[in-house]
Amino acid sequence: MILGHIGARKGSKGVPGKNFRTLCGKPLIDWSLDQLFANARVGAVVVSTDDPAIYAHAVARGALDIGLRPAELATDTAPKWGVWQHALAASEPLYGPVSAFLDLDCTSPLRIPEDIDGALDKFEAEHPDMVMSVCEARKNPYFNLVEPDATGALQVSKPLPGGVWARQDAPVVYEHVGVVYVLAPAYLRQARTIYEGRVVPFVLPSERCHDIDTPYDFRLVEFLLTEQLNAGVRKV
Ligand SMILES: CC(=O)N[C@H]1[C@H]([C@H](O)[C@H](O)CO)O[C@](O)(C(=O)O)C[C@@H]1O
Repeated sequence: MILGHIGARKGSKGVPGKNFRTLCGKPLIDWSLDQLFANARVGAVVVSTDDPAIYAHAVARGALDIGLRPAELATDTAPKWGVWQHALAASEPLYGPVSAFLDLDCTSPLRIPEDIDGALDKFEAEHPDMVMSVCEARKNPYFNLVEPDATGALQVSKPLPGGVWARQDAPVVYEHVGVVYVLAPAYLRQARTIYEGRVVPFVLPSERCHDIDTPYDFRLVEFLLTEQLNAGVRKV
């Protein structure tokens, strides 16, 4: 059984009330929740939250009743790994053994259903420990990401011998994006951090890879989502 998971913390410093804020006519979380409920491969859905309103909303829609997220996992600095581990451990007694743990980040509402199926297909075909959505990085640390050295002078972040003088010559670097993750339950139970095992990239077009972390991101995603809806790329 594939368990679909969404993590939705109450407090967001960047965009207050973010996960429940209306985006193009429905709460941000519903863009992801609707995709989990609409996917026939997903056997059960669970929402991990410390927000009673989000929790009541999710359970009323059919999400598993695992209780509110423990306070120690609801801080600004709690890694997502522990949240995922808790959600898996709390769900299995209610629903039975899980064959894949599918996470959608509600801050990435530009994903389309094909992105979820593509990540699941890759997981089922290659049996990695984890599939992680990425897009080609918009800036590259071998070429046009720079940082100040001890004297305050700018240097390329990851210099190569001889330098890299054209974007096309720089090694490929990806951005980690929260569009979709698929994890092997055994790996999630036993590892302590994300990258201990074999984590493989699922490469998506950057136009669907914008996480909402700031009010500016919210406006940008609203614009891009409206474009998707108008172009018929998605129905809901
Ligand atoms: C699996 C994981 O590590 N998720 C982390 C994500 C991703 O790094 C980001 O969405 C990728 O773009 O970032 C946060 O939401 C953040 O911005 O504070 C914290 C969260 O724990």
